[in-house]
Amino acid sequence: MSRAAGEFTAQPLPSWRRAVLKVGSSLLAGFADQAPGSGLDARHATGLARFITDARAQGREVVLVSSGAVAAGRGRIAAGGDGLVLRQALAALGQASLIAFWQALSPVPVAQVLLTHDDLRNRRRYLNARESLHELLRLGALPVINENDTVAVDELKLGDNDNLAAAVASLVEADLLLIATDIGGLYSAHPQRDPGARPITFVESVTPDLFAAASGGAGRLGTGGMHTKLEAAAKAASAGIATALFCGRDDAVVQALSQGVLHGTLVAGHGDRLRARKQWLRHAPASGVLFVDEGAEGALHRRGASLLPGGVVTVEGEFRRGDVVEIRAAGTGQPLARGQAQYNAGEVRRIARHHSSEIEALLGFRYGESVIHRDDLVVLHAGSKA
Ligand SMILES: Nc1ncnc2c1ncn2[C@@H]1O[C@H](COP(=O)(O)OP(=O)(O)O)[C@@H](O)[C@H]1O
Ligand SMILES: N[C@@H](CCC(=O)OP(=O)(O)O)C(=O)O
Repeated sequence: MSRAAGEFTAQPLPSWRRAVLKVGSSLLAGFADQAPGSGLDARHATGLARFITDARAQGREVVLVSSGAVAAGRGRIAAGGDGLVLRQALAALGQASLIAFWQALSPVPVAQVLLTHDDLRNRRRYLNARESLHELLRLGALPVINENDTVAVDELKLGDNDNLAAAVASLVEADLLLIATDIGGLYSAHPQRDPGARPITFVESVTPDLFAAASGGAGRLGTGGMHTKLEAAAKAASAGIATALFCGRDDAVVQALSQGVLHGTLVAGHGDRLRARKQWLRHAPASGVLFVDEGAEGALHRRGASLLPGGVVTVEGEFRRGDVVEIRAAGTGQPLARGQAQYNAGEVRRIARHHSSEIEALLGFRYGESVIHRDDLVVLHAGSKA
């Protein structure tokens, strides 16, 4: 039995400036009337691509996380079965078609980004991915992300694109995670198996009984069903990001999103995104200490400025780019702030006391003008613990 998106009453979509939109295989392939072996089908993707274009026209940014490589691969080569290695091969066969598919629907250049769990766990690669994505957005491109299926197995794998989308939402500091799927939203039980299943329009926090309701498994093409969508929503929520689950097969639902109206399930974010990140910075273990002069101390405290190399007097410990470090006053040793270093300890030693314009000459490269960017920094006020 099919359940209509109309069961989900309209509610305002939280205001957003940057969103991650996740589109599942169920929206791109596997329709009953689709020609066998035809790969991807644009019937629903067209509306989703229009939503992205409308959002851009409204001055917003969208990062797309798209499944469908395996389905596209099946359209290119006749292969039965569903083993892991076969799926990896099919993903490799289909990935280029998947990108070409989105490019055909997008007025702006699309950029392929393939990620694994390992890339996001490794701080240096995490920062590199973050910077590349920010640069792509700045250039006006549409990043289209998928898991790098050919290399990702077991512990390397995020496992499903719902969880990948949540990780990407944190990575690019999105305000909203949009998950388009083939059903109206979250139901209190498996909607195709339990006629008594009720639509759930708002979730304040993701609880174990919600996971139990969503444990019924995925559709024919999908990987994780509602369970992984809830996992993703819970991860996004803990980073302060709200998640909207909606039916990407319903054109009216997709169009309403552009008007700021959601017919689907909204999972609230906990607190605000920036607060969640600053909270993390406050408590993450520090790998080193930067002692700074009074000029830098004043700039951090009065203006919430970035920490520039000129203000760094000495460096204690060994840390890598992306590690959390403590900032202390060189004179008194008092903890002033904590943040994620843009350069490793050896590099900071070399650029300390120098003007930002000299970084490139000193190191032969440059990640940015600051040692710690103000977005990656939390100032500790007198009396707060380091
Ligand atoms: N409680 C639930 N509410 C909504 N859908 C559920 C629930 N439990 C299981 N599902 C299944 O999850 C499917 C969506 O997940 P999935 O097939 O993985 O799609 P996608 O390809 O979009 O990721 C639905 O079509 C439905 O069959
Ligand atoms: N990386 C795989 C998709 C894995 C996945 O999570 O699929 P889905 O549940 O449809 O979002 C592919 O591109 O086919």
